[in-house]
Amino acid sequence: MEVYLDNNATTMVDPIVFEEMKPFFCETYGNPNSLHRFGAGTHPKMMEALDYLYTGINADDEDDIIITSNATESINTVIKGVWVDEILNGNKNHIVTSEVEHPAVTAACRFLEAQGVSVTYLPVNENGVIEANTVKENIKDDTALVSIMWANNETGKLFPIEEIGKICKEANVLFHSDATQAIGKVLVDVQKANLDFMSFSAHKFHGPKGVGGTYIKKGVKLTPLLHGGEQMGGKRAGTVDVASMVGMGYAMHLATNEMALAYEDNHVRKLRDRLENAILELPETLVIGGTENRTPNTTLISIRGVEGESMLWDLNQKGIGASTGSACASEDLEANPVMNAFGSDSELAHTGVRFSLSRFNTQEQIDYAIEVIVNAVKRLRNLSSSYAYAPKSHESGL
Ligand SMILES: Cc1ncc(COP(=O)(O)O)c(CNc2co[nH]c2=O)c1O
Repeated sequence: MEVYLDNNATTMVDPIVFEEMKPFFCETYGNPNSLHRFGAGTHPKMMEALDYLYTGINADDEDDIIITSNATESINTVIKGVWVDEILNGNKNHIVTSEVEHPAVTAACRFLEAQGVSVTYLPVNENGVIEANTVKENIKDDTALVSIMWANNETGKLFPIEEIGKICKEANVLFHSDATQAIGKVLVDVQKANLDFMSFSAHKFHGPKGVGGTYIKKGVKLTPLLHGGEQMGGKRAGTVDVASMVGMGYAMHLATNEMALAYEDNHVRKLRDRLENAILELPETLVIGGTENRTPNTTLISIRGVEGESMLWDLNQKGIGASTGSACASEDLEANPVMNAFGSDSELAHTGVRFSLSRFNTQEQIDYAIEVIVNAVKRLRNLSSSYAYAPKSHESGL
């Protein structure tokens, strides 16, 4: 049996989404900027896709959503655009973000630091969350941007975006959230969150890889990252990948409607809890960041005495796909920065395994995964020279 439990890395394209995309390869294949019928034929479904995107994040009709290639491009567009507008051509020189952002945020910020910008990387609290007051305490007169993720990709922890949005509005500071791991898992409302910018990626909610979006609140200036043709009103040059844009719009429609979010919060959460609770019955295991206030599909579990990479190999041999953290960093065996951010000791930081589920997982799959995981832990702990578990009288030894 094959069981895919790495949906925070990427998801399967929903077959319904794939059907919506197909016509735009060999039938309605014109360039949307061409004036003839072959180009104009793409417009109805592109407009429908935009409608789905606006509805999915509750954007106002006058706001902008530009189509990008992924969340990384969207994030760079915001951070570097604000750098140009508010720092190079303004009187600001400070950005507030967090230690546990995705590398797309932290690497873009480190690039700006190399250009002389001051960046504050806020630590998470003992529950793995950035506190709104900590953001407030670190906003200065020359703060150009606050950028805090909506949900953490490793732990699933949800951050107080609406509170932070109020703080930024009162302080008149631009606010961006990387919502890549939130869309399709929890309700994302850009207006309630007082966001000026938001980034997202279709392949995290059963859309195609290679397409994402940047939300820009009406009236907020943002210098483009890419210059060239007049696509997206000059806000993102380059011919739009029509099939992917249509796919992202439909995936947003399927993932963010009321029934879909209820399914995530019930069915997917129940499967995640079933898997998590079975692993927590093993001695010396713990959920990094705790079990409260998380996306319903994610668990990051430390299994003492079991190297995360060794566990992944065992699981892969049995048809199960999981991860120790972001795929973009998987090759790097350095301790997981998120684990480190929680102040976990170095051994703990190397023993995290992330399981991230989706609406396509079944109870049969989860029960199979539990059996494989428990057996893998027994095998690996027995092999470990450094792990010696002395069971208390009421515990069965492993
Ligand atoms: C919070 C967050 N932001 C941005 C990105 C980048 O998205 P992309 O540009 O579409 O690649 C990711 C991808 N996160 C992961 C990729 O693999 N495992 C992960 O956790 C993410 O989780």
